[in-house]
Amino acid sequence: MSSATTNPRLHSIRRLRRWLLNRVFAAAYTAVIFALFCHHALTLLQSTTFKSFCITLTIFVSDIILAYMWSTTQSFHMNPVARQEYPENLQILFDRKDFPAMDIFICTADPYKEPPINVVNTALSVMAYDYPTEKLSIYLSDDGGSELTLFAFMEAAEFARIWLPFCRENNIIERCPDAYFSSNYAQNPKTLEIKMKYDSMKTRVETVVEQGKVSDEYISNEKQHQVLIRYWTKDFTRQNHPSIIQVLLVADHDKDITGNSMPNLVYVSREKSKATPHYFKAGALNALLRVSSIMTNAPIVLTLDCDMYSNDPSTLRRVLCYILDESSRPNLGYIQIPQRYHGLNNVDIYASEHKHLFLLNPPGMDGLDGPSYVGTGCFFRRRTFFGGPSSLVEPEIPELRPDYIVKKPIMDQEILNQAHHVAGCNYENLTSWGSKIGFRYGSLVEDYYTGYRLQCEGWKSIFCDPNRPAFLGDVPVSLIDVLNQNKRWAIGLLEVGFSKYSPLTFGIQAMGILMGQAYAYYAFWAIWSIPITVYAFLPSLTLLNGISIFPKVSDPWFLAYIFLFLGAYVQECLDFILTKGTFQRWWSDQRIWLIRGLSSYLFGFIEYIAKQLGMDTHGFNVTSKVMDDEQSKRYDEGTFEFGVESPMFVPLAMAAILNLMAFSYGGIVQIFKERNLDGFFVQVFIAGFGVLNCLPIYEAMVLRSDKGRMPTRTTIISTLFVGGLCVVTSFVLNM
Ligand SMILES: O=c1ccn([C@@H]2O[C@H](COP(=O)(O)OP(=O)(O)O[C@H]3O[C@H](CO)[C@@H](O)[C@H](O)[C@H]3O)[C@@H](O)[C@H]2O)c(=O)[nH]1
Ligand SMILES: [Mn+2]
Repeated sequence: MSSATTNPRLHSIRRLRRWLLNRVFAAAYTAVIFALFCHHALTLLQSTTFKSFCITLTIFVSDIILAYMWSTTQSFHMNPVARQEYPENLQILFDRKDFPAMDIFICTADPYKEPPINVVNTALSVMAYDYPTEKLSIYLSDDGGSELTLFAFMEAAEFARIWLPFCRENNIIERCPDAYFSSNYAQNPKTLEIKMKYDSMKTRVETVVEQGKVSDEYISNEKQHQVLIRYWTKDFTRQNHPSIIQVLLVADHDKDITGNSMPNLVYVSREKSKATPHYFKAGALNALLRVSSIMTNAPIVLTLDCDMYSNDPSTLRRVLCYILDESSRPNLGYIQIPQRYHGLNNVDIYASEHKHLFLLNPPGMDGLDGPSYVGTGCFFRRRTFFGGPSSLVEPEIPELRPDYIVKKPIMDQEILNQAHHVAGCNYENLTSWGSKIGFRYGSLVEDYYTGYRLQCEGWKSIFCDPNRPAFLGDVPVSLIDVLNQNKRWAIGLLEVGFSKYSPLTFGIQAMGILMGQAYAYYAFWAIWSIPITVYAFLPSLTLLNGISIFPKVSDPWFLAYIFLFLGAYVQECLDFILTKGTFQRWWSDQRIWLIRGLSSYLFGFIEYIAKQLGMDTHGFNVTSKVMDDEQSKRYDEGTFEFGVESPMFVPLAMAAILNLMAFSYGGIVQIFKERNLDGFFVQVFIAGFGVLNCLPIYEAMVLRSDKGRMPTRTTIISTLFVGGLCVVTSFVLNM
């Protein structure tokens, strides 16, 4: 090969221009924060009554938390970078036969929350990657242990034989059948024939799911029949069943209708027993790591959630630009592609895009040691799971070593036996799986935790964000699903934040202050709930009682508040809009942050404490990917979905009612009667800002009559609570 300088490049990196401005701004902001803290401290010392002491202290503590959380976000602003890949240059430098093999893992856990036909669509989309098929193996992990899912995959294996050549011959971009047939596709006899076959498969799968079992008329051959009766016996439950491994397609053996090789397709449902912890998705992925080691042991592993279908057939070649170039990043452990979603409504009411998490923060981390792992769309080197770059942790059996070369065909009885063995629920007893090997246990956010631990071990990562989204997933369409998902994350993150591996201590030591802070930003998400709750209630309650708690407009400290508030909001807003965002979506994003502060983060915090005290809490509640028609219609219109009763709605409704009272009544009294806007401006402003954010809540409480409105009982309970709170505070404050 000629020298590196004359070779066409495979990728490039550049620093985003905003870095310098970010640093200057951070310095100014820090100075004002410290000034404000001095002011708070002085006020605290000078407070004349116990009451004013308590109020100042509460605000001081809230501001310390806000300031700390702000400081953690600075890691994302110091050195943001953008990368670009040039997959078109691959063929100049490499032969397709030099491409590495890839094992693709897809996880599913519940056929009723994650419809098998959608899982099948995801699988078909990745089986059809533009990549040497014989080098691809798709492993499906079914934690639901469902015959419905296995049946769907048996059907998919057959449909794939016509779908894959069809995509290849016609250069189709949308290789997820459902996405393709919902797009503006060319209607000709060939496509119509394929659509008919797809629809017939879809109907069969959906009918079987509706019936809840695979009845005989749907079983097309004796082999299927044997498999289904062998495993799904009377005693079979999803928490208690033997391991099931079904090889549905074999690369060297199965051919598509044009005679080309098919990728391997393997269905795996690991053994489950009520007596053994299964560690949710992390456990499922570890089982897949082992089963795939035994069967194919590809050096590259892609993890995918079942709803994340491939939206671009060239993605594997894109990541090869980094994988095949050793110089791209020394000790490269994984390449993370952001989660993107289809079907978001225009203003993205629940901020499901998670722009900070998936799009804004990763470039910042990429300019340091690399982005965190977000659970799906991530390409790992298999070696990464076995100890740091310079110290291999030996697995129990040589076949699991990342460099082991599989010598037998995938269907060989010995291979199958061993695969069953490593998928056993007691296999991990007394091993390093989950602690030093594989995906890490101990947190409900196994993705964040695993990526974090791998980076602490010295692995680096790359953020790859192609213009055309590489994967597209489903978003929850009801507020309660959004909040529950965020609550699960908040709990899982706290589990890491307060563990012996806390980013604040262990993380900073292992990776330095900026990376440690970046991980701490996530770990302590839930503590946003403290300042948000304080600012949602305290200014309003005191305003109603005629107590001024912030500097007057004429006071120079007022300017400090203005600078801190506007500074943070304007910077956020600019970053958001400059990263392909809109003002409306930014508004939704900051609004949902406040909403989460009063619900997911608050309840996550409480549930975390309960869990530490040994109380039984929920495990990994899988987010539903099924849509009720009415609900999705309301979602598409941009209407908030309350509908169900949940304690999480109570603080939200309370804050809405209280801020409205304070803004209207308190505002009127102070401005027009007492003529004291000067002293109460900040409080009136905060209440007004609260009201503005709560508009959808008022609508849901009084104006709407559809099923998604706020349940009347929640409204009544919240009103009573607000009444009680007002009585108590007016008693305490006027003592
Ligand atoms: O016991 C379980 C629970 C879940 N899953 C799978 O895990 C994936 C993610 O679950 P989902 O309910 O969709 O969770 P989300 O909150 O949407 O997922 C985000 O957060 C998770 C961590 O909480 C990460 O694992 C995901 O990758 C990330 O997208 C799905 O494919 C599930 O089938 C399992 O395989 N086994
Ligand atoms: Mn999901």
